[in-house]
Amino acid sequence: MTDTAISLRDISFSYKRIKALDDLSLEIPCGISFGIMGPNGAGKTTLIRIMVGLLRQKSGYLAILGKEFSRQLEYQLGYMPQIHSLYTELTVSQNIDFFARIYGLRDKTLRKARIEEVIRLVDLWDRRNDAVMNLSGGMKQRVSLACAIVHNPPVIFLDEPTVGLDPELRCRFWEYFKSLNQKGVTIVISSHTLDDAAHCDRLAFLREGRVIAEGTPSELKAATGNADASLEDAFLYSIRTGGALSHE
Ligand SMILES: Nc1ncnc2c1ncn2[C@@H]1O[C@H](COP(=O)(O)OP(=O)(O)OP(=O)(O)O)[C@@H](O)[C@H]1O
Repeated sequence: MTDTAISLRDISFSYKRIKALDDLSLEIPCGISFGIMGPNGAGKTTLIRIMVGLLRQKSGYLAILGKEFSRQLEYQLGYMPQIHSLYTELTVSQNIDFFARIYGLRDKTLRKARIEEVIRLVDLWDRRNDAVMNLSGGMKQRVSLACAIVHNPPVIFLDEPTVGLDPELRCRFWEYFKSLNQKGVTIVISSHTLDDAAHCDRLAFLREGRVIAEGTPSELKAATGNADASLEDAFLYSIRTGGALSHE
């Protein structure tokens, strides 16, 4: 058993001439919410797609739960992409059932019970038989989350999961993420909202494919030397100083 959920060492990735990740290294401990923060184009989605095995790094080393990437490992990962990958003509239940089968929940009774559980969790029980195309944007986000967690994965990747959610729903998502952390589940979340950052146990600030600072929200704020600093100040400070806190 390892205390490190994810190790990334010197990861680089380019899309033809665009260098999206540049010798990026990170250690993500188990059982926490880890935020990957950064402006548009910083490399957040690329990094998540590498961690879930959808892209292969050009160089560097990646291990999840102490193992290098394999098909077997995929069943232990949950992934909520930035752009929904739902079948809009299928119902809420049918979509979640589809993902449950892909993730290997073969026992029909157990699968049915788990699908019911996650539908209730995302508060869509009354809409379970509606086609996804007839749901609001926030409801689709909730279905997408349910699909990512239906197989009870120990590591979950969420790419901008709170975009477009109203404040109450955003709060509910975070309550749920925290309850998963308490059960030992590791959550890696990408975002550019500082509201999400404040909920994370640790953060990495990314810029131009590099980690420019990494630490707890308090450490990152304290690094500015200003007792009243916000996370926004901390991010701007790390940009100016080139990331004094990263890999200390
Ligand atoms: N399929 C692609 N083909 C070519 N370039 C790409 C592709 N996907 C991303 N990029 C480029 O790679 C860089 C990193 O993009 P990425 O989507 O990882 O950033 P991001 O931090 O997730 O951005 P955002 O916050 O806007 O979602 C950007 O310069 C982007 O234009």
